Amino acid sequence: MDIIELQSAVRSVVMGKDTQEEHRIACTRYEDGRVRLRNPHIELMDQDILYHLALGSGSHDLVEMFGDVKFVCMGGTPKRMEQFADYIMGEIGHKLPTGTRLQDISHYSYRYSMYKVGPVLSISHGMGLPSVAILLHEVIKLMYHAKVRDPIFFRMGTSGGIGLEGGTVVISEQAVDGLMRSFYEIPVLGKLVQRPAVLDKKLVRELKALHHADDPYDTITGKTLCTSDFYEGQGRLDGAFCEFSETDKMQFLEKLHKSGVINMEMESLAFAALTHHAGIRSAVICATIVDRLKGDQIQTPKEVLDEWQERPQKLISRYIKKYLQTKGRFMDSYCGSPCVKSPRRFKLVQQESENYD
Ligand SMILES: O=P(O)(O)O[C@H]1O[C@H](CO)[C@@H](O)[C@H]1O
Ligand SMILES: O=c1cc[nH]c(=O)[nH]1
Repeated sequence: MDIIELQSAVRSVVMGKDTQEEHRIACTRYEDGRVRLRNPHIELMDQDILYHLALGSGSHDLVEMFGDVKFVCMGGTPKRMEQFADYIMGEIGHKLPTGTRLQDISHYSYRYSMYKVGPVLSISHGMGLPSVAILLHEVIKLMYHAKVRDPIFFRMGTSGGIGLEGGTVVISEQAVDGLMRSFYEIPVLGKLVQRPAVLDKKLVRELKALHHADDPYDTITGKTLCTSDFYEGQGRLDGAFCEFSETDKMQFLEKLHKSGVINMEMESLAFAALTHHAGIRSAVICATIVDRLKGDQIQTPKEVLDEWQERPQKLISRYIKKYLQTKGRFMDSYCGSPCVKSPRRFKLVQQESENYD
């Protein structure tokens, strides 16, 4: 056992596993909670162009534009994220200046859409791991340039459920790939790099606790399979190609189910891994839109799908409102590290949330 492992073992006994994780996350950031980049090159650059967001550190005052962000919410489609921005605006009582309306800040990238509602950013990430990974690189850099403190990232999505009624809300405890590995693997300079896909356990519990007894659907936690494909990768029989039988498919789904996987989608692995690598707390919340034990095609009417998609948004909105109502104390007392308990930072967090009362 080397010194780092020894320190880690001592910490996990003294602090408990959750607190140890919180400490690690806090220490990845600067002492005042700002996001720190694990890239020595960025600060040597004259300016940093966030190409796919149509923003840049030279062309925009990113601190002025984004310095008050606390929550970054992502989901697949521009429409969903525009609707969420509208919805959260009503929920937190944020007012736009008279005569203005919500603008897609990244409109001229023609890639992603981004809306800002007070402390909330609502951004579309497209489909699949590469799309969400590119966006995360740029949004994490945006957090750094804007000097955002302790942001929390959410993915609000749709997914295929395994043995779950359509419309069930799943909060992911862990993301795994098609080989049941819990890391995001990419080739870098000809070598495979693996980044652990870790989601914040405490955030999972806090979100689960915000389910209301009278919600007409279940909110459950479990493992999420993240694939690189919607068809063969998720064991569907209805793609353009299929070289396995229905029995093979069912065996695969049963095996997943036995190992605790309850839903499948296509972004959670990179979302968990890249936020974790940046020391950012994150959660993935998806509604199931089909029970894969019963079929492959999405046959549910559009209006019903739209209502199901709103369920993760409601849960996240409850979290954001609770956070803001308790003036930042709700979650920001989470770290045992003196760095994030500094009175100065706590005051800043308080001031920040007072702006949204
Ligand atoms: O509903 P969203 O968030 O777009 O995500 C899910 O839907 C897409 C497939 O239809 C994939 O991107 C999958 O992850
Ligand atoms: O089955 C599904 C449904 C939504 N998203 C997926 O990735 N798979």
